[in-house]
Amino acid sequence: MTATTAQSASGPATASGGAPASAPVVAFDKVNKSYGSVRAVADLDLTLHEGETVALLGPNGAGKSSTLDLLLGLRTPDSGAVRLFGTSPRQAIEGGRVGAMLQSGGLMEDVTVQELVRLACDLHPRAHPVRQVLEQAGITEIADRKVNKLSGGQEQRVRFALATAGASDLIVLDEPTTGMDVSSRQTFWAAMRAQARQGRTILFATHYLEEADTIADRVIVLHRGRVLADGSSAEIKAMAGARRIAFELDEPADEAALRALPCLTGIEISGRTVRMRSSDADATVHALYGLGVYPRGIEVAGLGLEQAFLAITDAATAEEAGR
Ligand SMILES: Nc1ncnc2c1ncn2[C@@H]1O[C@H](COP(=O)(O)OP(=O)(O)OP(=O)(O)O)[C@@H](O)[C@H]1O
Repeated sequence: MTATTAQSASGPATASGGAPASAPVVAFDKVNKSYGSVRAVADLDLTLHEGETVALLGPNGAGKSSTLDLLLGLRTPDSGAVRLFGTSPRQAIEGGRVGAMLQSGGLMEDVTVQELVRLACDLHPRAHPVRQVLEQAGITEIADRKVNKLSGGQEQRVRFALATAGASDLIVLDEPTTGMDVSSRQTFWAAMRAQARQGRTILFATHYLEEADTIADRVIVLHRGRVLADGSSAEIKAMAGARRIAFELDEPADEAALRALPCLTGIEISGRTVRMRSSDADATVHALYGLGVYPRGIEVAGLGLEQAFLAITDAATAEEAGR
């Protein structure tokens, strides 16, 4: 990464504003961004490679949108450098290498869907035919409708069409499925998968953890502008280093004894039903039997991505509070 960053600092290496083929798709090098006293992005290092589908997760205010804005050159870092394909975000965008779908960003209102998509195609150096863009985004049927008459979910599809108007190498999506119903979401992700199969790099911020789990081959968890975890969904679950234990007791639980079990990182007792989170399920279950109780239907399982996400971000919050 250091080599390509140094190389690209001297400017575009090809006529199209490109850079050496070896440059990472995205490279954040110690990037900082604050708004007044709020540090939105803190010493962020991030490298994305060609063909990856990456989910950006994080609680509200973690810095996801700020990171995407910096990536797209919509905001300037206070310090550090952002490079796309070894060039500046602006060069990459002007070269048609990036398609983006942002959270808000008003759409032109007094035009039809088709007119708006045609405009995006006209502006893209490597545009697809308008009909194909409409079709891929599932908006052929509403092509003649005025943009200001669309529902929230339809607007999102139009934004998706604008992001995929041409053969961009990187597609950036900020919470793309917000406002979409279940079937629109499925259609949307099917279209996104088709883009990924064509070798495009996809980066999307989301609050829907099941989307990250099923769509992304890499998950990055942000917290207070820093990367807390970075790996495959399975690796993130393992990183949380915890297992779920659930069982029923014959008699109402002795809460104090259960809460004192070793390696517990969380416990929920509801009558005779007990659910726990443990950093060492073997040790916890062994000690549980030592209490002389008879747990029925005992289940030990790994955490889902959502629970792993909560475990990781809760632990970071607790650590910060304890400092
Ligand atoms: N224009 C701004 N002015 C002041 N503070 C801002 C601005 N934009 C973002 N922030 C603050 O920066 C931090 C990061 O915000 P950001 O929108 O990047 O987070 P996010 O992870 O996208 O959040 P969400 O999931 O809620 O969309 C938050 O504390 C937010 O309040």
